[in-house]
Amino acid sequence: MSASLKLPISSVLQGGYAHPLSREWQARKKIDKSMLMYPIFITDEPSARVEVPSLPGQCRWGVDRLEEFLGPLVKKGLKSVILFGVPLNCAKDASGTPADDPEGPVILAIKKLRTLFPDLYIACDVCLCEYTSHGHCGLLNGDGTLQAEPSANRVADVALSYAKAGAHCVAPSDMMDGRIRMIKQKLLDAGYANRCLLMSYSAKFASGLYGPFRDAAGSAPSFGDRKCYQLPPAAKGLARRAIQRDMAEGADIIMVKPSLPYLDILADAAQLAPDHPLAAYQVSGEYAMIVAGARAGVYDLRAMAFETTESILRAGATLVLTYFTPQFLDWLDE
Ligand SMILES: NCC(=O)CCC(=O)O
Ligand SMILES: [Zn+2]
Ligand SMILES: [Zn+2]
Repeated sequence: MSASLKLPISSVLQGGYAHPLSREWQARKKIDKSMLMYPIFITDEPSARVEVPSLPGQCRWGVDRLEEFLGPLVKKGLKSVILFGVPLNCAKDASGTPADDPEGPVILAIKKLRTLFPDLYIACDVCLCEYTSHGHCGLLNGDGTLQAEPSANRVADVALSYAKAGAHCVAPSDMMDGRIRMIKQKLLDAGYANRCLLMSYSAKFASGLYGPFRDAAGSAPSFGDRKCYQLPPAAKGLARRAIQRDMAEGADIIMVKPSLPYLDILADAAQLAPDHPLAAYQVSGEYAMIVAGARAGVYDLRAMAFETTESILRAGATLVLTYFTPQFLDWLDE
């Protein structure tokens, strides 16, 4: 070989990842069980275990079935869950009254889980859409526009009720302006701010990827859409402002949602909020797409679950909300 065809030293990278172990060393962060938060659906039929067709492998569970559902997962190392209420038998109204019903599924589940699994970290999604007659995430005026402050105030009352029931974390997903400040203030006034974490869905985009969730939770809006409160998909600047605002208002964790189409936003959040844990929500439509692609033979399910989750960590997340959590608990032990 002539000397001119020799690679310069700086061109050679492959020696650095030639071995399976040296390939592992190339990750700044590896998936571990403590980073995974499992979204679960709790219905108001105490004995229910109903599969959600659009979310293969996921069910709506009644409070009486939580031990059977989560016991085996806790044994395998499940560290945290985030609860979504699915009220099927309640009277929904314009202000989402059932959201903080003391006998509603979320409050009953918090109490039950705290007793059953004292080491499990319990986060609660906070929103009104599962409980309002119109299916929107806030309170509306007669013409369908949002009532800004009353919405944030109502969401904050619901958050406080979950904190009082024993939630370790409240996570408002409603996207009402000012709700982080209002929740923090109410937690503070009631003496919960020092023991309940506030995780903000700060950059939640008006995405087409929430369909299976709305199917699971029965939370599709009865008219219109959520574009006046969830962020426009192309809005990088707005997302950055929402992240900065929520930090200033007292969020303890910042979230970006969905995950894969918004990895640049996640990377921005990591740069804007270097001192906060950063969560990413791999949402229902992402999960359903990954499962569907694997079923169609496009790729191996496990490999794609790892690839997408590692991408989310690479972009800057330190916490991932994913429906793959139960499978990761097995995969990470293999
Ligand atoms: N607040 C939760 C959602 O809006 C949807 C999540 C999902 O699609 O998994
Ligand atoms: Zn909502
Ligand atoms: Zn939501």
